[in-house]
This record gives sequence, structure tokens and C-alpha cells, in this order.
Amino acid sequence: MSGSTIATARRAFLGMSHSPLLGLNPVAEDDQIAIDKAIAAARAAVHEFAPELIVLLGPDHYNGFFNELMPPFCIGSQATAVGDYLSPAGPLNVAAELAIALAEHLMDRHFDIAVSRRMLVDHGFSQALQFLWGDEMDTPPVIPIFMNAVAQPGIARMARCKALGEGVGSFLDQLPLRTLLIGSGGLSHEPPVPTLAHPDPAVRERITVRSTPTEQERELKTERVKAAGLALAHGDSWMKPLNPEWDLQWMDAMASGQLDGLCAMSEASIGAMAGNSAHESKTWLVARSALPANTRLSCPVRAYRAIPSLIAGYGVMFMHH
Ligand SMILES: O=C(O)/C=C/c1cccc(O)c1O
Ligand SMILES: [Fe+2]
Repeated sequence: MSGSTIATARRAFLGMSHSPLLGLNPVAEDDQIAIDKAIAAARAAVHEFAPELIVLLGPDHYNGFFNELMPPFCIGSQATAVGDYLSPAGPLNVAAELAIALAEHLMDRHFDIAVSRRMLVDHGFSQALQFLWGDEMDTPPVIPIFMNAVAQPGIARMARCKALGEGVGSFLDQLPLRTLLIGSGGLSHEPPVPTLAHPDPAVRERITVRSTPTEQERELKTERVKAAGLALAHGDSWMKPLNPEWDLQWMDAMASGQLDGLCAMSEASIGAMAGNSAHESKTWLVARSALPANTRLSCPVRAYRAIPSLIAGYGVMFMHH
């Protein structure tokens, strides 16, 4: 157990699920109270920690990255949020020079990484920033790192996520900056994100070629995803159920730092057990791997609820070292 308090800690981890249906679909009162409390506790812990730098790992949902060119990971030296669902639009406060320095560090360690000089991000990044710093996303400097969690075969394997996190950790070791690593996404869930196996060629084209949806297309998508959340809440069988057991096991591994054990999980089992978008949980793995492994860190915030109407095994976890 680390002896630091939040105020004296040098590095912290925040794992935080996202759901764009928060605020759009109904949630049972006790679940809503629990999530509000968890987000407020995370916000308080983050502000007490007062990071000088944020490394934010997030996925995308075919708003910034498409199958025409889909890197497993990509660092942004400039990033703009598109403003999907209720998430804010606008530029992120990117630490451009540090983002490039991190890319150089990773390349020198033989971890080849893509770089975007104009990254577009969606709620996979902006919801966490919105919840922690408000609609203006008035944040400390951020290094945004995209992780593909939707398009096989290019979803990074568990061990690779751990290796990236270790590389980020060794970069941060050289910096005198109090740093918060955020993993945004997961845990178990399978929202209706299309794949290249979709029977409609127009849908396959839409997720392949970079494009900006019209306002009407955005609204249609929002309605489709809201309806999927309601279907899951009503137990419709075409939706993959959430898996709280899988989620709690994942959070336990984050808490103990026993990440090699976690990496023994088979790739095929992730989608099968926890839903296709459970790969988003790997953002937590990257972020957690930048802190000491096999070490139980101080964990002042840990909360979990499985909320079908949000299509989210919704977890929040803040730890520091
Ligand atoms: O907009 C999308 O394609 C995905 C929406 C969604 C729904 C529920 C949980 C999530 O993590 C999502 O990204
Ligand atoms: Fe997501």
C-alpha cells in the first residue's frame, strides 16, 4: 500500500466508464444516486490531487477514426471533440509538445505508435473531461491517446495495452509533473456499434470512410442507441446482457495491480463474456500499467453499478501512488 495521501501523491489513476445515454435514458433512482455520488467523489479526488498533466486514454465510436485507416493506438498533438449526444464540442487543452515527446519516447522503446496532428474525439474522451471539469472542458494540459475498441482485427491485445502503459509510465518518470492517468470506457457492455460484418453496404461504407454526420443522422443514431438501452433494460433477448461478475473481477485486478494475471484472459472471451465494447476496459489497463504493478495502491473511490438502460457496467475507481 502506498503511503501517500491524495495531496502528496505524484501519480494517480482514474478508471471511469462512460455512457452517452446518461441524462438521456431513465435510470432507477438508487442507481442514479449511486452514479452521481461516484462521479462527485471522483471529481473531488481529482481536484484534490490537482494534476499538472493528464494522460487520457479513450476509445472512439466512428466519429474520429474509421476503417479506412484504423490504428490500434494514436496520440493526438491537437484534438477536438465533436459533441455527440450530450457531450461538449470544442478543442481539448492538449499538451502538444509533451504529446510528441511521449511518441518519441515510445518509438525509442520500440513501441510503434501513430500520431495525429488533428485528432477528432467523441464522448469516449469528452464525457470524462465534462464530468470532471465542466462543459467548457477547462482542464489541465492533456495528452490524449486513442485506443481502437471497435474494429477487429486491430484491437490491441491485453499484453500490448500493458506494455503501452509501462512505456507511458517510464516517460512520466522523467517528468516532474503530478500526473493523472484516465482510462475512459468499459466495463461490460455491447451497444449497437456496427461492424464490417453488417449486411447493409451503406452501413459498412459509413464506418469505413471518414465523414461528418448531418444533424439528422446524429439524431437518428442517438434515438437508435437510446432504444437499444431501453430494450436491454426490458430484457429483450437480442441485446447482450451486462456481466457484473466480469466487471468486479476487472476492478479487483486494477486494485491489486496483478495485471499479468489479467493479461492471461483470452481475447475471444472478452467479447463473449462481457460484450464487444468491453474492449474499452483496456483503456483502464493502459492507464493502470503506468503505476506500479503488483502493488495495492490507495483507493479512496471505488463504485460500481450495472445499469442496463445506459448499456453500461458502470465503474469508477480512483487510486494514487
Ligand atoms: O455512440 C456509440 O456508438 C456508442 C454508444 C455507447 C453506449 C453505451 C455505452 C458506451 O460506452 C457507448 O460508447
Ligand atoms: Fe463507449
